[in-house]
Formats: sequence, C-alpha cells, structure tokens
Amino acid sequence: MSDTDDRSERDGDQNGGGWSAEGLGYLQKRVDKPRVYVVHPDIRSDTAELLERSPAAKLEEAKGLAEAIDIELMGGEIIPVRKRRAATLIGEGKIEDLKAISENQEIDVFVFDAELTPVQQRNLERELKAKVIDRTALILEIFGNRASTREGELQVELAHLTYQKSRLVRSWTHLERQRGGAGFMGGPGETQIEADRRIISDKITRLKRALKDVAKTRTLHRARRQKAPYPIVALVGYTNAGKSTLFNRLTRAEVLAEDMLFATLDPTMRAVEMPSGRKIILSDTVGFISNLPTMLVAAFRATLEEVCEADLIIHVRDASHEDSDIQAADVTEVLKELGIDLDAFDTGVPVIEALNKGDLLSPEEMEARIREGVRHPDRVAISALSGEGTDTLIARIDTLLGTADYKLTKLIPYSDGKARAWLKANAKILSENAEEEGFRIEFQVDPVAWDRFSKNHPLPD
Ligand SMILES: Nc1nc2c(ncn2[C@@H]2O[C@H](COP(=O)(O)OP(=O)(O)OP(=O)(O)O)[C@@H](O)[C@H]2O)c(=O)[nH]1
Ligand SMILES: [Mg+2]
Repeated sequence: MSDTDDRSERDGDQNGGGWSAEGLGYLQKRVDKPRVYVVHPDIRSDTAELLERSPAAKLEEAKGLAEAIDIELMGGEIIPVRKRRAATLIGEGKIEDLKAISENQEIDVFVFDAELTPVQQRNLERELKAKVIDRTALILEIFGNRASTREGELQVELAHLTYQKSRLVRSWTHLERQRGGAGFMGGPGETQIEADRRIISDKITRLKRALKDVAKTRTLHRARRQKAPYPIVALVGYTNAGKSTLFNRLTRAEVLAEDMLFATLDPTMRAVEMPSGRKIILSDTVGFISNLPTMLVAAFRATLEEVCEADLIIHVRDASHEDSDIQAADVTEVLKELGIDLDAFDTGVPVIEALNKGDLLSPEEMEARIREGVRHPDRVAISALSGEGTDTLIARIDTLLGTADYKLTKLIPYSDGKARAWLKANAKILSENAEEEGFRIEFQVDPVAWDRFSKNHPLPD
C-alpha cells in the first residue's frame, strides 16, 4: 500500500500536516524506539456513567495500549479538562507543562487518550514539536501491526481509510468556514481535498469488494465447519484476560499469548479432544476493549461473527483486575451488538464465565468475585497459567454440551451411503442389522454433532 502512504504524507503537508493517520511506521526505521508519552484527558461530563472507571485506570489502560506497539514508554499523566478547548482540547498551562516534558525527555509521540479533531491534533503537534495521535489512531496502529490474515489486513485497511476520510471531511468544513467570503482563496485547496475524498472513497469501495470475496470464502469454510462433527466452543473476553493462555492450555498449542493488549487479532481454531473423549473445536478470538472506536467494531464484526456460530461461549475474565466487572459489561455490550445476549440464560447459546487469574487472588477474594455483579449460574474459577480449575471448566463444557452421548437407533436406507459413512466416522456403532429397507443401526453419538448432521440430513424415524 505504498501509494496510500505517499499520498497521506503529501496531502498531510497540504493540510498543515494534521489529519493523516499514516501510522508510526516511519518512526520504526529509527535505531531507537520512538519515545512515547501518554496523556489521559479527564473530560468532565454531566452524563456520569453508572459504571465508571477511575481516570487512573483509564490512564493505565492507555499506557498498556501504547506498549502494545514497539515503543519506549516514557511516562504518562492525567490532565483534568473542565472545558474542552476547540483549538487544543487542553488548557494553555497544561500545554506549557507538556512542552517541557517534550523537550526534557525528547518525546517523539504524544498519545492522547481521547478523540482529537484534526485541528486540535495539528495545533498540539505544532506546540509540542512532536507527533500527536489519538486513541483511534493508536488502536488502528496496533491492529495494523497484528493483522496476519488477508481478511484481518483488509479490515484494518478499511478502518484506516474510514478514519482518514472522516478527518478529511472535518478539516474541509473547517477550512471552508475559515475562508468565509474570501472566494478567491478557494480553488486549489478545495479541489485537492475533493480529489482526495474521491480517491479514498474509491479505495474504500474496492476494499469492501475484496472483503466480500474473502468473507464468501469464509462462509464456505464455515459451511464446511457446520458439517464438522464437533461442537464449536468460542473463547471471548476483554483484551489481556487470558483467552490465548487458556486456549494454549486446552489445546497445548502455541498461540501467541503475551502481556500485551490485542495479542490475538485473527480467530484461531483447533480441534481438541476432551478427557471424556468428546471432541470440540475451540476458537480463540480478538480481545475487546472499552470505547472501541465504532469503525473498528464494524471492521471486526465479520471476525467476531464467528462467535455467533458457536455452540458454547466461554467468557474469559481477568478476575484479578480491579475493573473486572466493568470489562465484563463492555464485552457483553459488544456481543449484544452482534446479536448475542450473554445475560439471556434461557435463550441462545450456553455461556460459561471463566474467572481467570485465580492464582493472583486469595480464595476469599475469588469467592467474592464469584458472587458479585450480575448473577451468573455458570461461573468457574480458574487459572489458565497454573491449570487450576481447568478440569472443572472442562467438566462444565461437557455437561453443557450434553454429558451423556445419545444412544439412538436409526434405519438408514440402502441408498443413503452418506449417512452410514457419517455414522461410521463420527459415532460409535453398537449394532448394525441389514433389514428389508436398509441398515438398522444402533449407535452412540455426540448430541450436538448429531443435531448438526441430522438437521442437514433428515432420516426416516
Ligand atoms: N497470573 C496469571 N496470569 C495469566 C493467567 N492467564 C493469563 N495470564 C497472563 O495474562 C497475559 C495475557 O494473556 P493472553 O492469554 O495473551 O490474553 P488474551 O485474552 O488472549 O489477550 P488478547 O489476545 O490481547 O485479547 C499474559 O501475560 C498471560 O501470561 C493466569 O491464570 N494467571
Ligand atoms: Mg489472545
């Protein structure tokens, strides 16, 4: 995508260097890692949320996000904002403080854990003599670094362009207003921006088409998986909750698990045989985060839709995190947007809440965690790291998928070689008798697998 990058830089100059989200790639060419300082503007609003994280916790999360890319974190602070400044968001005094930090610590990038308008970004960059990026740009950067499948890359690129386009529009209206009646100043700037918008729109259209193709392929895979004789169990949860660690423990696979936000971006699937002999397909997914920019939710919708296909969902939670409950609420929220209601116990997919990182809590603290917050009937305390509690978790999975295999007897017509082959491959045949109309087969089978198969392949009773 080098031509996007070239354009961004050039257009950025014409617009005063403000709007582009060309990423930090160029900084990584330096020998040293870029030196980053994180600012969490604590914006006071009238609409106090019921569950509100502390500004300190938000700053910590923003720092964690910054560390998810290859940078050197120099520090961070909370800046109270009583009144948003249109030009710079934060007040003049605070800018002076940051200027000093910028100089003394040779900061390359300031991350503002907020949404900045293109104008604010440009002004802050000028004042601080450093690059300034906002929360959306940072998350885009992380996603860009992590995407490893074609679909992931396309999704990130699409989100990137949508971001650029939205900022282009805003900066354009801004210029328009500035110019006012001075018609003679119009011309080149405007047409340039219009041309940029058209180029971006064209690219977005092309990307969407490409994504559709990839999605089609995935639907085919999914259809194939639907026929897969094993139930699908999906791990979901807030970023860094320990999904990949649990995935690795259950599958003994080596999936990148790191103390880094968004270590996993593309869903990973693997077949696992449980101690009971039941086979499942376990799927690891991208982590969630609060205030995920809407365009990113949209971009990753397709990936997360995999979760909708699951026969069982394991909601992995970091029980040792002080905001564990709020994180859980965030996850529930995003899934609701996808049409999965984790709180609806009786309808839809069964859900197990795995309260992870039990090794970091005392038994009493864990006991309290199990009882607090939204009531959940299926909470299991585990430590994905030490393995404690995972046996109980596995037992719950078995129970919820249906403990005992079905024992069934079916008459398979002689013409239906497919059904007989399926049974031979996926069920335990107890007896088989050749009768007039076909084989009468008595077999033992995983109920979920049988449901899947018999739905697509009705048999006479
Ligand atoms: N102490 C402790 N640490 C754990 C446990 N499970 C996971 N971790 C650590 O938590 C960090 C995050 O784990 P991951 O498995 O990468 O988390 P994830 O949910 O897959 O994160 P994303 O892919 O970023 O969404 C790693 O440093 C793990 O070693 C646990 O049971 N106890
Ligand atoms: Mg992961």
